[in-house]
Amino acid sequence: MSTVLDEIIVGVREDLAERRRATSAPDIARRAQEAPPALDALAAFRAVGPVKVISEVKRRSPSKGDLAEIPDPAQLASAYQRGGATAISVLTEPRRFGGSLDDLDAVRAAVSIPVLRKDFMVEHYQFDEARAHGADIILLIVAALDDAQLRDFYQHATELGMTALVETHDEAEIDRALAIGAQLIGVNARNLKTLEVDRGVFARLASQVPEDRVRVAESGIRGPQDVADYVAAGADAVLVGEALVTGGEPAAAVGTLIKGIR
Ligand SMILES: O=C(O)c1ccccc1NCC(=O)[C@H](O)[C@H](O)COP(=O)(O)O
Repeated sequence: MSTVLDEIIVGVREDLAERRRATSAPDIARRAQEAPPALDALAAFRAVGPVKVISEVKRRSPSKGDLAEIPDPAQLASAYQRGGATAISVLTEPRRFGGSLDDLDAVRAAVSIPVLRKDFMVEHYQFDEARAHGADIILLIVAALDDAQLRDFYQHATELGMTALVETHDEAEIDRALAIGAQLIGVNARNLKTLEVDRGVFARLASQVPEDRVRVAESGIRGPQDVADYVAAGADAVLVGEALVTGGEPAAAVGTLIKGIR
């Protein structure tokens, strides 16, 4: 039986085939090489200081439907940066999340901090595309990739100068992330096959990730108490979407998560 993740990837592949007809693979690879160098995201996450927040530009989702209109993603991302975000996550998948590469361009132009292209990466083309559009970080979802793809994509992202956020959801996926040498490891509270959210997953898995890696707790964060709980369980960074796009003034919302004001 196909899962939510499988269904998303069917659409991702269809859209990708269309973009490839408009811009050839050699062309996008050339544009990736010509782009200004990627920012050092790992250095940003490893800097001394409070918990790092990756703030997401998220219009809608398979689990929650419409979340926010976001007519001006550049303005939202600038506010996130003002509020103290360490990086901006831009969902570029159009069908289920209402995102686009135009959003990535707009955010890249608006902020000076690392930008994550958050999408479902299944072909080299998307990595070149991410770099060509200014991404510094890309997402590798372990559940969506076999070991050969994981290793190959990790290497390709690294060769392009980008940092891979390697996303896991269980013990076996952490082992697979560690086997490719992942430095930035996400633990998603959301099971992408069923959409169930279990904030306890991070606390269960965190000790399996060596302390020299950057541990990112992803999804389901409702406010400062959840961030504090994740930090207590070993998180260096959190990735937050819904709570920020629905939480009122975005700069203040990010600041509240970092400072723990209730
Ligand atoms: O958000 C979803 O419903 C979703 C469903 C299937 C695949 C991915 C999905 N979300 C992508 C994300 O990783 C989240 O947007 C991100 O972690 C932030 O989550 P949240 O703070 O819960 O909005």
